[in-house]
Amino acid sequence: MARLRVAFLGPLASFSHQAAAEAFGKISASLLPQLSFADAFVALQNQEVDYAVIPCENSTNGSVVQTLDLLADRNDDYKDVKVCGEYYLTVHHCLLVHKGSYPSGWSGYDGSITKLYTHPQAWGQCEGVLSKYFKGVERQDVSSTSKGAEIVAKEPTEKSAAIASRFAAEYHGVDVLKENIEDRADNTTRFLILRNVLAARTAELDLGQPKATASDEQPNTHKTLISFSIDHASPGALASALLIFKQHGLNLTTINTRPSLKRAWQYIFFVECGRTLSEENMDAVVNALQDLQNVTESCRDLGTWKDQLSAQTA
Ligand SMILES: O=C(O)C(=O)C[C@]1(C(=O)O)C=C[C@@H](O)C=C1
Repeated sequence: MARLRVAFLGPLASFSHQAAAEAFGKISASLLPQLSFADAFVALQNQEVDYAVIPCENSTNGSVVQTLDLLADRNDDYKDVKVCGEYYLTVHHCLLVHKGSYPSGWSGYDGSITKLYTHPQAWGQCEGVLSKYFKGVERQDVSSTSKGAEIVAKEPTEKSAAIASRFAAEYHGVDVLKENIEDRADNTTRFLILRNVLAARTAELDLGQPKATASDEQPNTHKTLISFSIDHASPGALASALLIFKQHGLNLTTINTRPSLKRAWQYIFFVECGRTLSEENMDAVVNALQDLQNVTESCRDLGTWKDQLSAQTA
């Protein structure tokens, strides 16, 4: 079989690269950097890649709304893309500066940095250091943390810094001025592993797809992501939709919303639910979706995959 192709947000040395390398570490896969999350979705829908590894949530800063907007798929651009796995990456951020620009390091730092670069998700993970030492300093969003490090590497005269990983510092040849600048030591980003459901070869790889466990095996906990929209004018429409999850033994774990972009103040709901797989509940998701069709305007199964947190504690 030809090598599997895995898309991630580039350039090389982004956190997404790290997550893709670790998640597919045991498999011989080609890791392919993309300019944006949208480019990764397009490549996956067009079957130019087999998988995409995309951040969806951070333990400090919450949901990655760009990813939710792509999963919302308002124009049916990514109708064959589904979640088939997840990967948790501990994220340690560093403050990176042009090589040699601060020879005495953080202890001799004189407050002269005038511009900071990073991915929008990273600001909210480092607010403590930013508000203490970089109050009023211009912040520029860039396409990834690694892109920020690349810019700083190319700007010899600017007093700029990037927030990115140590791995990015080594890759782009910049200095680490201060490390572990994240607010919480347990700062973790959850990545979704996406596949194109029409690509037969991705169905063969076991990333934790649902199957009944033999009686001597540890029971598997699986997560499912479902999106739906409702008639907001109908009292109880949301309550009726959520009740269906309970009726099918699907334990709600998170609910996210994004604007429907059809009418103001109307939403697409993303519900994640879990179940411990058994022969009896193998069809729970199919049945729940059937019932959801009666109480929602639209609903979509965005995939089922093995819960990696419960797999660690089992
Ligand atoms: O910018 C990167 O390096 C990414 O891979 C993106 C991303 C994200 O969007 O959450 C990944 C992990 C960190 O939370 C910060 C940024």
